[in-house]
Amino acid sequence: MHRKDQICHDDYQKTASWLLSQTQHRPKVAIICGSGLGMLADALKCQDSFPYSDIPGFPQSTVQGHASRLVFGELKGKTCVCMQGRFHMYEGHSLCKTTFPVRVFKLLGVETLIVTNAAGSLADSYQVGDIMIIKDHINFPGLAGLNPLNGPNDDKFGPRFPPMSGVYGKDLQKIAFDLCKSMDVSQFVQEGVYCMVGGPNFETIAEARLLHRLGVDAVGMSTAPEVVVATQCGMRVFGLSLITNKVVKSYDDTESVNHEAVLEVSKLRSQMLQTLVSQMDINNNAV
Ligand SMILES: O=P(O)(O)O[C@H]1O[C@H](CO)[C@@H](O)[C@H]1O
Ligand SMILES: Nc1nc2[nH]cnc2c(=O)[nH]1
Repeated sequence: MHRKDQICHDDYQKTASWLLSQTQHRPKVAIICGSGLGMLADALKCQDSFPYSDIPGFPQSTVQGHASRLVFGELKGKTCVCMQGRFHMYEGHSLCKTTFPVRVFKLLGVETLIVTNAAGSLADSYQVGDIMIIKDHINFPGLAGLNPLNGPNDDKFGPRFPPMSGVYGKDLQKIAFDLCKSMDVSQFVQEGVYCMVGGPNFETIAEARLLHRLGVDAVGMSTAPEVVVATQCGMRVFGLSLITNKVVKSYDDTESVNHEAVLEVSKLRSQMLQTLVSQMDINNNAV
């Protein structure tokens, strides 16, 4: 029996079949664009694009900086599908809804998921504008029982108890590092742990200090549920956080963050992120 907000295999399949009937593209790579990072999709050649409102079963994005379009196209010889706009738990979507596209991508034949996000830094050495290659995540809502895999398990998508160690593929991280070196941008590139919190408010100073002590390098309000669902169904995952602000950790600090500032930094750095993602040789399996 399914709960009201449960989504069954047929629902994912209906959306996937509709998309396959509308485009000739057969993507192997999916890219999820974070806040203000939608221009990553602009690099795709031979585009077919669909507003989320036209796609049967697709949720709608309600956040400024998320355009609500699914774009198919070619990137460096790879067929990709790119979400210009993701869904967040704080928008009121169930976690099954926020991650709905990931399972649809699986049914389209996608093997690799690239997630991007805007995030605040806790690590003292990070600067605004840095790019963090995600080496692991802490899924706070997940640890508290808010997990997209809750409910009856659909074995067609993967096991009931999927392991989450080694989620972010080392091979893809190495490819990204090497590419950053060759692009001469290594000085802006970090490697660290992303933490998802529920939001939508930004952190209090006490919360920021807690996250810092826990070893979190960057914090945001997305990504982990998408990565959990992708990992369960066997996709390779690569993640990038754009550091849009430093999280305030001192009571003496008078600065405070806002979404407009996050979007402003995303705009400034999205070109570098686009070059990085579009040049990545996903098919290169060298570790
Ligand atoms: O994670 P993405 O979608 O990049 O967005 C980040 O930016 C927004 C806050 O400015 C939050 O939604 C946070 O999660
Ligand atoms: N939670 C959280 N999400 C963000 N997204 C962008 N910056 C931040 C931040 O400082 N905190």
